[in-house]
Amino acid sequence: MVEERRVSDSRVETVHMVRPNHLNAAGRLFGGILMQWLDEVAGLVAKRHTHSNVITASVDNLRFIKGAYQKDVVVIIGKVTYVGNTSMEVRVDTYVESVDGMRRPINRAYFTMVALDENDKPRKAPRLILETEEERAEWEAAKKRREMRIKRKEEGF
Ligand SMILES: CCCCCCCCCCCCCCCC(=O)SCCNC(=O)CCNC(=O)[C@H](O)C(C)(C)COP(=O)(O)OP(=O)(O)OC[C@H]1O[C@@H](n2cnc3c(N)ncnc32)[C@H](O)[C@@H]1OP(=O)(O)O
Repeated sequence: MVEERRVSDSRVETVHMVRPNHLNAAGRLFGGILMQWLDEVAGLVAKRHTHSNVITASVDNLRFIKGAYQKDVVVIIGKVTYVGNTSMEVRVDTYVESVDGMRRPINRAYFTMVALDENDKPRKAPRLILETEEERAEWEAAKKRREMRIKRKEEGF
């Protein structure tokens, strides 16, 4: 039987409070800390989708839209947008949530995660069931990003 899962089956949402040890010298959330949080979310999404170990192959379109500051509540949401053979694309969106519940986007990133077998070799990832128009649109956009990645890899970037 072909293994397949929905986008909603692996969706991950995490929350962090920005503390003094997360700040850079300019008093903003340090980009490296945020990237660690994003990688953990992307890893967990991919693990939930594949039910296997996973590895980060690449990160692209990592866009810092706005900064975050001490005491900000940072919400990170990750979901699978595309599945290839052994790899999958995970989109990770980051927001700062205010006391009234409004979420302001501060970052978006696309991770390519690879499913691994027990020998740490790439293994086939379960297919993705697309249920909404938004998921189908994401899939089409992700296909274009994948083509660009393959071209970049071939050209040695
Ligand atoms: C929430 C609370 C937190 C709590 C906590 C939770 C924990 C939640 C779990 C965390 C889980 C850990 C998640 C982080 C895990 C790391 O941080 S991993 C550390 C950093 N990453 C690495 O060390 C990876 C090193 N690279 C490699 O091992 C190899 O290059 C790879 C990625 C396995 C690929 O090997 P390869 O020989 O190129 O294999 P190949 O068959 O050619 O490619 C396999 C697939 O990768 C794709 N690919 C290969 N290279 C690239 C590239 N540069 N760009 C894009 N795609 C690529 C190929 O297109 C192919 O895709 P498919 O066509 O099969 O779909």
